[in-house]
Amino acid sequence: MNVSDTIQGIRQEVASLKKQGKRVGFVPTMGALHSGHLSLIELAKKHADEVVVSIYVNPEQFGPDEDYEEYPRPLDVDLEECKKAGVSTVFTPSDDIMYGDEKFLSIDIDKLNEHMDGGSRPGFFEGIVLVVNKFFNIIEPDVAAFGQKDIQQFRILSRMVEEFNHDVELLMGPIIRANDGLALSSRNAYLDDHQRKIAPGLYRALQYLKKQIEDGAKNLEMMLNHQKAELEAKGFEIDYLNLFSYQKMAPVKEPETGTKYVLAGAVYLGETRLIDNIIIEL
Ligand SMILES: Nc1ncnc2c1ncn2[C@@H]1O[C@H](COP(=O)(O)OP(=O)(O)OP(=O)(O)O)[C@@H](O)[C@H]1O
Ligand SMILES: CC(C)(CO)[C@@H](O)C(=O)[O-]
Ligand code: BAL
Repeated sequence: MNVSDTIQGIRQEVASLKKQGKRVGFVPTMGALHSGHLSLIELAKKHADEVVVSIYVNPEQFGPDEDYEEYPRPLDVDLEECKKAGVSTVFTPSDDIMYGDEKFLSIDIDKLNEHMDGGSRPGFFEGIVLVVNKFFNIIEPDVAAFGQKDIQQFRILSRMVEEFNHDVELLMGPIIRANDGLALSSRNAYLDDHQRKIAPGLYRALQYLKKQIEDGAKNLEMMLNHQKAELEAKGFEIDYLNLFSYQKMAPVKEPETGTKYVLAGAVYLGETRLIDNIIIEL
């Protein structure tokens, strides 16, 4: 397995794969790899001959009070996992390589960014669009895989690919969960024993709400408020818990049949922010 920390190095690696007629798949990550990441590598493998993984904790997508400094960076373990998973090349750039000294340009996002994580984390998706745009320009993958867990990220990046004319196909992998239903996340490592035990409560609330919505319950707002109160009573702090349209990533009051929705939540357990969602097609 090749590991490159320069733009020239990764470009050469990818050029040599392409010269051999290989289709290149790309999985961008922030490291601290878990089975969710590995499932995306497997997904990329199904659609490509060789897989490139990036491991980069992108400072541009963290707010000033967020966990950029504490974010786990077990690089040696991650490289071992990539090797075992049959990854061809890992890109591990430094901040200097990615951004240099001075940055003149930034990207604004007009739509899809107002609610959910876009509403709660100002600058978050601008930072993601910036770094993924750079990755796509550097690596020029044929396909790239992202997780449903970050569904708003997937929707915004799909628009980016369309509007910036990137010649890449985006794949969305399902959310990989622990046995008790908790969505795997690198940030789960921050949870203490008690928090970890109650953490699947978010997914349980989403599952309960999904059933109610699919059964045609009319009082969505009341049900959401009830679930929020139950989660709060257990020790969760709610950032949002709502039904959003898949198309607009905006809250919906009365779901209609024949439409795709995302039932999504973001909660805090102590300082740790957890997100999860379920896609609902009525
Ligand atoms: N449980 C999961 N199942 C499938 N894909 C996932 C899962 N968790 C994360 N991913 C995907 O892996 C890619 C890299 O995500 P990232 O490295 O930020 O991992 P993470 O576990 O989501 O970390 P964080 O705790 O920062 O949210 C993203 O496309 C993300 O959606
Ligand atoms: C896509 C990504 C690697 C960009 O930094 C990040 O947002 C993530 O891990 O989902
Ligand atoms: N997986 C999303 C990256 C972040 O929360 O910063």
